[in-house]
Amino acid sequence: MTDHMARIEDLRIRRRDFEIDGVSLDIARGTVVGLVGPNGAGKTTIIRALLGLIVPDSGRIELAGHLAGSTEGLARTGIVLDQPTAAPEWTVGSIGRRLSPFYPGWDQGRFDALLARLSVPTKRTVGELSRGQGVKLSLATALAQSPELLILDEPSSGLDPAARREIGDIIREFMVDPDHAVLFSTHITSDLTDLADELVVVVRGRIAVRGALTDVVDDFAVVRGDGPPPTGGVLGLQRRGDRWTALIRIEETASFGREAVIDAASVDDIIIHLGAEHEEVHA
Ligand SMILES: Nc1ncnc2c1ncn2[C@@H]1O[C@H](COP(=O)(O)OP(=O)(O)OP(=O)(O)O)[C@@H](O)[C@H]1O
Repeated sequence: MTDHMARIEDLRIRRRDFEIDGVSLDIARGTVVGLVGPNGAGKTTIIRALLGLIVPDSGRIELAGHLAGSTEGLARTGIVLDQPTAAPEWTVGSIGRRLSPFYPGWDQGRFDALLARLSVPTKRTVGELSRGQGVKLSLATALAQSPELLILDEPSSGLDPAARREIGDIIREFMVDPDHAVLFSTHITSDLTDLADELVVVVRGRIAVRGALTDVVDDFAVVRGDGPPPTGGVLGLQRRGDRWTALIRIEETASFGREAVIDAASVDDIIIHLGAEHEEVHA
C-alpha cells in the first residue's frame, strides 16, 4: 500500500486564457487537504484532472496507486460535487438498488443511515431535491461506496450552518481510519478549521502556498495603512480609496516600523491578497 492516496506531478493544462502551470500535490493517507483559492484559480480543473475527466497537456497523476481515470483508482474514490451525480428522475430511495451493482464496496446500511442523519427525503426524486439536499445525497452516495479517498469540490456553498457542521463531523468519522484521505475544495474557509491538516492555496493556476494549516496561518501577517503603500516585502495588496492592506511574511514585520498596524492573517486574508492583481505588488 502506498503512503499517499493521490499524487499529482508537474501538472500542466493549457486553455485559451488560463493555464495550470506545473502543479504538484501529494495527498497522504491520514490527511485532510483543504484546497482553496479565488474564483477561477484552477481548483476544479485540478480535481477534474485527478479524476481523469480532463487529459492534461503534461504531468503524471496517480489516484489510489493507479493512473488517473483508471477504474481501479476511481473505485476507491468517493466524489462529492456541488450537484448530485444521480439521474434526476430516480427516487432517492431507489439509488442503492440502482448503483450497488457498480460498486463492489457498496454499503446499503451506511447509505440509509447517512440519508436519515442528513434528513434527505427518500421518497423524492433527485430532481426534486434542494441544492443542499443534493449535496447531502452526493456525500451519502460517495461514502456508501466505502472509498479510501473522498474528494469534495465546493460542497459547502448550498449548505446551512448545521449541515456544514454535520458534514465536518462525518468527514472526521471517515478519517478515523488512518488509511483514508480527503481533498476538500471550499470557499468557506472556516469549514477547514479543526478539519484540514494541510492547506493548499491555488492562485492563477499555480500553488501559491502550501503547508500545515496552522503553520500557513502563522507564516503571514496583514499590515494596514493609508497613503502611499509599501512595496518591499509585500506579497499582495488590497486598496480601498486611500487605505490599503498588505500581506507580508511574518518575518518582515519588524521592517514596517512601530507605527504600522499589523494583524494576524486569516486564510481569507491570504487568499484575498495573493489573488489581488496590483501593479505595486512585488512577490
Ligand atoms: N472547458 C473549459 N474551457 C476553457 N476554459 C475553462 C474550461 N473550464 C474552466 N476553464 C477556465 O479555467 C479557469 C479555472 O477554472 P476552475 O473551474 O478550475 O476554477 P476554480 O478555482 O474551481 O474556480 P471557482 O472557485 O470559481 O469554482 C477559469 O478561468 C475558467 O474559466
